Amino acid sequence: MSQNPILQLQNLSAAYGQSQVLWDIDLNLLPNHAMGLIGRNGVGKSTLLQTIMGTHKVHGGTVIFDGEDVTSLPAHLRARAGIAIVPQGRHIFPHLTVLENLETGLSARGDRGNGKLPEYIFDLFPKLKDVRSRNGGFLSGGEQQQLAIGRALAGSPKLLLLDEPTEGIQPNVVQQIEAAIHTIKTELKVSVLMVEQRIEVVWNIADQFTAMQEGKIILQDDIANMSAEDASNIVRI
Ligand SMILES: Nc1ncnc2c1ncn2[C@@H]1O[C@H](COP(=O)(O)OP(=O)(O)OP(=O)(O)O)[C@@H](O)[C@H]1O
Repeated sequence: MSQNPILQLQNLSAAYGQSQVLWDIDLNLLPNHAMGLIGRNGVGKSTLLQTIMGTHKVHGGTVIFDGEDVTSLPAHLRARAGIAIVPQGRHIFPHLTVLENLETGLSARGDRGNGKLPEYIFDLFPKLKDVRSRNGGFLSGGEQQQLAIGRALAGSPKLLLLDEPTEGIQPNVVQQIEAAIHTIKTELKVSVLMVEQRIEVVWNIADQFTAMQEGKIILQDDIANMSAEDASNIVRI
């Protein structure tokens, strides 16, 4: 029996003022799947994630999450429904401790949380437990990324939107982030839609990819159907 998508985008468009940047976006993401969003700088990948989260206004079309039309819901109600985002650049709070940063994520699901951080955050990122009393600003780039992902997971989302999770991260730490995203999908059963410039990362952990060019989708397929090299050549045309 086929599964219902956790996320369905239908004919979605977005604009900055008079300038339209997304056109006719159709996308289906299945539960417990990971999809990589690839394309050159400026093609609209971040805008697409923000439009799904509700932090950027939908210009036209529909966002259906977990069977509900959330197109007109503000971001905090989409968060309550179970969408979480880790923004590009991480945006952790440098003057709050690691624990305080994580606790800011608890409010996302409203009264569904019991005020306690889920233990799986520290199972996933044991280092965060070691540095829990340190200010976020003192962490390395990789640790800050773990913190940003952990904060998003604090609200027990069903869908995690990741905007360039390996950007600015040392190559040896990229593998740890990859492993964490794999665990988030397979063990925590959270669906993942990730923008990622390192195409090999997408090929290591995603099930599908969506390639964008100039605000439109030009190709969507299972990872298994195409090599990373071929996909890379297509999006760089
Ligand atoms: N706040 C803004 N105001 C006006 N235009 C914007 C704004 N943010 C982005 N844009 C424009 O919208 C288009 C899509 O940008 P977006 O950041 O979504 O692309 P991207 O694929 O995520 O690129 P990158 O990989 O560089 O983040 C670009 O032309 C960009 O210049």
